[in-house]
Amino acid sequence: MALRRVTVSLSILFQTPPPSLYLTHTYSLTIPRTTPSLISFRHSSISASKTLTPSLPPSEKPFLFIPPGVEPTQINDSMILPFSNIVIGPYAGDSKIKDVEFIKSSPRAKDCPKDDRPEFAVLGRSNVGKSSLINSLVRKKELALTSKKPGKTQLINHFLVNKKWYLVDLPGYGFAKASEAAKVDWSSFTKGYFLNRDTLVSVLLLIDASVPPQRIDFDCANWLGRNNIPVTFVFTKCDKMKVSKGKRPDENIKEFQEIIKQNYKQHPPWIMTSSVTGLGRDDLLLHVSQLRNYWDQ
Ligand SMILES: Nc1nc2c(ncn2[C@@H]2O[C@H](COP(=O)(O)OP(=O)(O)OP(=O)(O)O)[C@@H](O)[C@H]2O)c(=O)[nH]1
Ligand SMILES: [Mg+2]
Repeated sequence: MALRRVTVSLSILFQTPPPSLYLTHTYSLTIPRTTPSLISFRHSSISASKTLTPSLPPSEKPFLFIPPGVEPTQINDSMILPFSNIVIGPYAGDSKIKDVEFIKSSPRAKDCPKDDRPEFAVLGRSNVGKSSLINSLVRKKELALTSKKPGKTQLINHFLVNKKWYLVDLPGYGFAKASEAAKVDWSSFTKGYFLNRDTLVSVLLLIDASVPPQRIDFDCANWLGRNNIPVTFVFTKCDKMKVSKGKRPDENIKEFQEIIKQNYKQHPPWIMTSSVTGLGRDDLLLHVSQLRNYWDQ
């Protein structure tokens, strides 16, 4: 059967938590030449575009992440990273990754590298995409081992970036289906690592945007908040667009934010990412650079 493919682009303004963003969704429309009644309509991609709002109304500013050195009254749209609530300030700097090396795997916090370099811990439910995000950030396919099966990462893995700072891959939490051997004792692990790691600049808490918000992620976010551990919400798998079943990533994210708003006085930074398309990669690194440079002072 002869097929003719037509591509249609739609621009949709989603009312995501501020800043409101335009997302361009591309749909491919396939029309069979002989039986036009068998037209198929499929979502094929999502691409980023800058916010089109000329300036943010003051009511939206409380939900932005405003870094040190920025006056709320100075903020304009060009300072906000796309697909995020993150304002970029004067501490943002060179965010290129020139080299990365695996340093060690540690079973407990006290076995972790002992030096003064700042670190960012990648945390989240098992299978959320922690190891994949690390590989995407450092542009190496198999630096951190990934798997479809939950429970792949079992130890605290330190990766040294540009000889200056660490990215830390952690075991996932909350996987009902994993074998006993693959489960981590989270109560002792969390106390040991998160509460005693003086060089921890921020947790990057990964949330799977392709599924509805999960109780266990709120519990984790709230535990970090109660213990004053800085956190950035990194939404993963934003490339997975489900048109026929379930909600879209931006809808799941909005739901997550609404609940988080009730528990945090100041909204933590958040950003949408995909390890498949690279969405948010450079922006997340820029955000990390401003946190790191401020910490380094
Ligand atoms: N579509 C899509 N799939 C992803 C993305 N990130 C990860 N995955 C897939 O999700 C699965 C789990 O990825 P991992 O990176 O191993 O997840 P993890 O959080 O490190 O898992 P544990 O180490 O078991 O806790 C793999 O099959 C990845 O290919 C993404 O951005 N988009
Ligand atoms: Mg992993």
